Amino acid sequence: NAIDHVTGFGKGVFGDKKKFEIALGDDDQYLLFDETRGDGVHTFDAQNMDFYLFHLLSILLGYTGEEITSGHKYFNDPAAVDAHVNAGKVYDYYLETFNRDSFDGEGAKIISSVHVGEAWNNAAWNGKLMMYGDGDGRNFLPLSGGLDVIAHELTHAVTDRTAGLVYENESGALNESLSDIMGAMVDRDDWQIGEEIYTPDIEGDALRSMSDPTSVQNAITGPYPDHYNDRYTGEEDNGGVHINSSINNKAAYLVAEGGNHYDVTVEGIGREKTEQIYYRALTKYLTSTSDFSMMRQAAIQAASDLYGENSSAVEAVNRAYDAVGVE
Ligand SMILES: Cc1cccc(C(=O)O)c1OC(=O)C1CC1
Ligand SMILES: [Ca+2]
Ligand SMILES: [Zn+2]
Repeated sequence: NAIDHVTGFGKGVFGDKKKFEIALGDDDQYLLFDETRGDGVHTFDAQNMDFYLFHLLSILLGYTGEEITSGHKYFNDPAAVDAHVNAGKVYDYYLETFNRDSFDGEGAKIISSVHVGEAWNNAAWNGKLMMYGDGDGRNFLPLSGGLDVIAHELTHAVTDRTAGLVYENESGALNESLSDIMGAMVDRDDWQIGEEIYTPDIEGDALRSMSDPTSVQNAITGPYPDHYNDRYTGEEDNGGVHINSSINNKAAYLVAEGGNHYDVTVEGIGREKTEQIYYRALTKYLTSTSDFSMMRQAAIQAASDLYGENSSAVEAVNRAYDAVGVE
């Protein structure tokens, strides 16, 4: 029912003024529908419905939450404004960097639902749409305020449509790591994940760190590992998908930035080549049951395809996986 697109205005989670694409609905109300990207970037309000009920209604009935309308072009829902603007940025990143049109490569509509649950400290891609909690104000601010969070969630959708990495144990840790890698590539000025919306009262911390995983404590097992020998082998967190992801995150960081890690020196090749290597590995070589060793082979093959088998890129990939102890 969106018949045109116009420019909307609003403030994000951090009070920053933003302009974005909206559409005129059929009852002279404006909608948070961006009709300029693929088949649309549409943002809805779950109105604090219980997150599990919302998830079920979304999966079973295609429920998205309620349309967010405004009688004028100003929208005063910061979490919705950021979900909308950041989803557009991630759409643009995938199109401009990899020539991928939305998460399915064919312009699939990107649906975001904000205000899911009560003070829900989570964000998720549920197979159909992106769900964002408002956070409890202490552990998290509204999660759509983090650009790397949106890129992380939308990359879960890309992974589901490509490698399909099973969300447990090593394949699950790779699923998580690819989402963190693309999150850090879109939110390009740091190698931290979730830093903008995590623990507002604590400066400088993050949900996860790719540059130094051990600098952040995780709730389950303590420090995140930065070497394969320190991987988590328990049952929690689907076999540590948010824990062991840090091993591959460190490798990707070393490929891009270089460094010396456990006495292995890596010459970095920069973010531009690194994002191309991991995208190609994800979309051409990884499969649903790929493990860390197969991740190393996929990255070597991708780097070789793109930059030559004797390139500094292939050398950097080999050294980075040596450094984190992945054969
Ligand atoms: C906050 C949160 C909790 C549980 C799962 C995820 C998940 O999407 O895996 C999650 O979101 C993130 O990790 C994004 C990157 C900050
Ligand atoms: Ca970040
Ligand atoms: Zn994730």
